[in-house]
Amino acid sequence: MTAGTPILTAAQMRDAEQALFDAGVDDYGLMEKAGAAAAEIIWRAGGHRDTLLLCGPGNNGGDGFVIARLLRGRGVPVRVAALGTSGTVSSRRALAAWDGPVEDLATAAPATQLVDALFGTGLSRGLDPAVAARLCELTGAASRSYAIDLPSGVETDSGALLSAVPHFGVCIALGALKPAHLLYPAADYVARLVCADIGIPASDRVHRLMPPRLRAPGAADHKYARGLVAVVGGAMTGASLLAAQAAARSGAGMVRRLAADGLRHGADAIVTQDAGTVEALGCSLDDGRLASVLVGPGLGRDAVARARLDMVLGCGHRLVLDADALTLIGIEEIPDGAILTPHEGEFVRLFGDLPGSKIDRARAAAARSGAVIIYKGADSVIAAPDGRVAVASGASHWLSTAGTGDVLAGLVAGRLAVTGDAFAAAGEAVWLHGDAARRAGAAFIADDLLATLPAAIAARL
Ligand SMILES: NC(=O)C1=CN([C@@H]2O[C@H](COP(=O)(O)OP(=O)(O)OC[C@H]3O[C@@H](n4cnc5c(N)ncnc54)[C@H](O)[C@@H]3O)[C@@H](O)[C@H]2O)[C@@H](O)CC1
Ligand SMILES: [K+]
Repeated sequence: MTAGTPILTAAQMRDAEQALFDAGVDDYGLMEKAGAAAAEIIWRAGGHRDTLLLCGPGNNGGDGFVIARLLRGRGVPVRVAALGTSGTVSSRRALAAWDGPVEDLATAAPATQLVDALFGTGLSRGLDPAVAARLCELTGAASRSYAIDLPSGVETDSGALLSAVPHFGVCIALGALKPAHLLYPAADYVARLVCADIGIPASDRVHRLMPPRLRAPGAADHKYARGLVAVVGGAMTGASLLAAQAAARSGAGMVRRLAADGLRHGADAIVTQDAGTVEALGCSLDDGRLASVLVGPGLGRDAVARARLDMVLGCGHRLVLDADALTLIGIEEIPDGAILTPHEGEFVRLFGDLPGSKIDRARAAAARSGAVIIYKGADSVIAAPDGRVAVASGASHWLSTAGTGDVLAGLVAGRLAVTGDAFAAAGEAVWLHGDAARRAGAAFIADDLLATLPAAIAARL
């Protein structure tokens, strides 16, 4: 999987900064660098628009004083309103270098541009209600708004809102993304996210999901070389049909639907095998050419479904477990190397109420189960047992409709058959699913994603 922008927690960010300082980087120099990067972004977008900087008592506020000074140096009419007394060495230095007046946050008048440098990664509790209300009021009154590093009031590591947070036009993340930039609810409060490079070394563990690079078939490829997928059917035909059709459009070479009902619907390219009995299912799975097997969509939850799941769990192929399979299975039964696609309810049922952020929970579940976890939602977190994590955020909210999970599961199985790499396949599938939804526009149904998938794939070749 292509590595995207790194995501660091508040503590990891402090460690990374400390490592730079230990290596001889100047503390205040880093603040100047961060402030300069943010000022450049604001200047390019806003030019000479009048600007109000809100500066807090810590280093986030210090960034704000640097930004104010640099914008004013370019002729921007800038005012500064401060909250509390600058308490860090660097922020005091940044304040001293600002040679304009400092207004009271409680009485400052609004401006066309609002820059929130109240709190960043050091926020430890919600803002005082009067301060949060002032932030919302001044941000709402501005036609352009910027959050420096983070919107003040969001919890860096979890994306929770600790107090009322206004909607910002742009958030300028400093040095690395933080979980709150991608996790909900915080992610909903920023329309556009940019990350300014200030020389923080990249971590190789947790990233934002990047657009994948896919490979087109070569001259020597044939349907089995490109990956044979089996989709196990069950009580509800539609779900396995959707999944099979998505797998067939994932780049895999061939898809078989191992149907419980013997009915042949869907694309003619999909082979329907009559696997209504557990024995027949076993025979169908007894094929060394199978590169992946998907079970769960439309499987059912009764004893028959359980028997079909048992047969799949014992088949020895690479597995994708979705939907009903996630309700039927226990953690100890999950085969190493499988891919699981739980939404919130399925995740909690399977792994319990794990502590920490969605990233922490996904990572713990992957380590515990030995499987790649796609913890689905408006923010989807993909975690591997070795600790790698990719976070996809900003998926179309129109995806919250019946059957889109079946399409995703089919895509995951398809990409797993193509690549044989569970973590990469999970990332590719989540990306393609999101892009297919973007292309489908508004009010689509899950079937419509099947039509937009080929274009989503073509865009990544
Ligand atoms: N260390 C550095 O030189 C750099 C720091 N950077 C900036 O520094 C920020 C982190 O700075 P800090 O660690 O100083 O933290 P913050 O500036 O986010 O704020 C911490 C201060 O606010 C207080 N506080 C926390 N929650 C509060 C609340 N609800 N109400 C009132 N006071 C509250 C804390 O006790 C502390 O004094 C980053 O987000 C980033 O903007 C960047 O400029 C990169 C360089
Ligand atoms: K801020």
